[in-house]
Amino acid sequence: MESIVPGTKGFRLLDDIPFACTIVNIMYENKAPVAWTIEYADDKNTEVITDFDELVVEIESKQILLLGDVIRDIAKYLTPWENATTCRWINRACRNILSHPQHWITLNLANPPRGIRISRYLHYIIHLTLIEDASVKKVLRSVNLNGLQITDRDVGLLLKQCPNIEYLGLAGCFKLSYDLFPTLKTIPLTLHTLDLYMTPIMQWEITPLKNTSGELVQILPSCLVPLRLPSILLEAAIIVKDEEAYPPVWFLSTFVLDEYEEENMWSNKLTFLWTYSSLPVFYHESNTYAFQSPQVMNCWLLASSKFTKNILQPREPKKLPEKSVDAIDFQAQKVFASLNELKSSLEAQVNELTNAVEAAKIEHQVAKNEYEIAQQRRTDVEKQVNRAVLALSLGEAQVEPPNRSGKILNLAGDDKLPLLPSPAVIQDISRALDQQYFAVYDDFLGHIHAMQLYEEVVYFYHSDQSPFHFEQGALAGGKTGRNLRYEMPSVRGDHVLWLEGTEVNCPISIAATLRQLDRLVLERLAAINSELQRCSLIRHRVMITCYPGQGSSYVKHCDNPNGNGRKLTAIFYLNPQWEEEDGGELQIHRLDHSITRIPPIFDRLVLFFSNERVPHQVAPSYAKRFALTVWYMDWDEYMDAQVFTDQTADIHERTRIEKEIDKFHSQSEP
Ligand SMILES: O=C(O)CCC(=O)C(=O)O
Ligand SMILES: [Fe+2]
Repeated sequence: MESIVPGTKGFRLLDDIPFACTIVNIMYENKAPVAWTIEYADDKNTEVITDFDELVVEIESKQILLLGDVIRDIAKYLTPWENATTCRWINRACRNILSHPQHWITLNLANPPRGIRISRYLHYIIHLTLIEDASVKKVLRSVNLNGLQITDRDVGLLLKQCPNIEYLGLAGCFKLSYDLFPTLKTIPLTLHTLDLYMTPIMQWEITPLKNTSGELVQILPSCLVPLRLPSILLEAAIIVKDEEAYPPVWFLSTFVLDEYEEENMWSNKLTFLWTYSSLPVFYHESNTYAFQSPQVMNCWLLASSKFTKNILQPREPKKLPEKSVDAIDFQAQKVFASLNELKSSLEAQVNELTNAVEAAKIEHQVAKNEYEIAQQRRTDVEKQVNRAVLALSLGEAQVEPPNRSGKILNLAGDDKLPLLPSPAVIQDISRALDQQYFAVYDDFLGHIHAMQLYEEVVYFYHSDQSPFHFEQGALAGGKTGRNLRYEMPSVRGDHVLWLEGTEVNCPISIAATLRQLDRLVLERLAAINSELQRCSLIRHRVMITCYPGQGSSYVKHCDNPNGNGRKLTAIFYLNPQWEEEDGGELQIHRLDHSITRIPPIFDRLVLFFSNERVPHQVAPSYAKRFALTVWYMDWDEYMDAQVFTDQTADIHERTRIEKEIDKFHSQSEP
């Protein structure tokens, strides 16, 4: 205040209106000024002022400071130390502004008295008029509000009103919340650094906060410092400023002090720490933070002065190394790349396996086809083998069908045989077969031949000396004739004798009759009948039957219900004294449901197709009824029936036959 001497120009603020004045006199008491006499410029009135703070002085450079107001208003909120230092800073800063207008002001404010609304306090300071039209808010670049009961709203307000703040220190401002960061994002910031040492912001993102220049705001976090500590726990957060790293590498060092430890021991530790950190350190005690000891206080002062020195120096806006972000990206990219690689390799594996599956499918199909072809070939070969075996057993010289149907053989002895029917009659027979599936031809052998045969047959039947013996006619036998056979006289009442015709003791009349039948059927009929023409016919051995009378019969049936190979049935009757009351007629069931009754009269030949087109039965016979039955087989069908009746088919057939037996039983029971 030495510069304030009589003659100094000044202003007096009355209701915030400055009135220009000049100091005309100063009264001293013990060398301290106690009263000023001033003269107003406009009305030349004089006034004695005893309150130094009311004085507005004009300093050499003609800039005006309201120092008294500043000191008075701020000082009451300051700690003694802050009072001392802060006022000095302001003072110094203001002077700097005067001489170097590009310089900026730092405010370091802390620990206002209780009950003071912080917003009013801030408001006052930042609107403090320093020079004509330059307010604090325009030159305020760095603010320390350490320890103030400041809220997010206050911070927001401050930053909004002071658009040039580059450094904001909020160490120990416990009312701040995690809302601070969303708030900051809504404000245009010039901030370079937000200092949050020891400020318990519980949640915040490391999401970069950018200022209006697009630079990342460096946040010096302390939110991770646990604050709820036992009373003797002392904490320090150490930031090691690594210019290369972002976010700043920082370390938290927590050490618990033994309650009985010498006080200066831990203060030594702190001093040690602070040389690296320049941090304020607070001692936790029932939720208030204060300096604990002179040593700590000294440390604080030391740290503060370092700190202050740092922040008072204008700094180049820090370019945050993007390298670290790159590093994170790089990591992420590495992970992505490895995942992509994995994906590709898995895809490749899937493709490989898919191809393998496809290839296997094709191979499977090829193998299946080959298997089927092989099976077919096996079946064909089997067929050949079986045919050969069968042909052998039948006395056939070859496996192929005996292609002799329709071929006139003119065998030795044929000339001794009876005359065959005329071609016209044979035509009639063929036509009858075509139209009604059966034909009747009488006087087939002629009386003499037929009688010879009859006598032989009767002899066989009655004589004990006969080399051949009749047996009960059997039923079924299935497609092959080898399956389940059974005898049931109520169903089939005849006695039968099977002969090849070539047996040593076989009478000539039988062989002759067979030859005569073959000449008719195989050589003549098969030559002109279109249905027979299509087959390779062979004759089966002969079946001589005798229905013994007493109502013996054969129920309605078909000779070839199942493709057993029988094509044409030929029955030659040998009953010379047949009377109507003897019954025993062959009854053919026609498709129109009518029944043709054919008495079994002597020398009568009946021909009919053996399959389901001609169901027939033998009516009860009351006299002995002899007949000779021959089946002409369709070679192919017969072979197939013999060769290709497999086991399963046999079992089915057997079941069917068993059912048939049951049915016959129920039919024949009275
Ligand atoms: O002798 C008959 O008239 C017919 C016999 C018969 O149908 C047969 O044995 O299958
Ligand atoms: Fe029959």
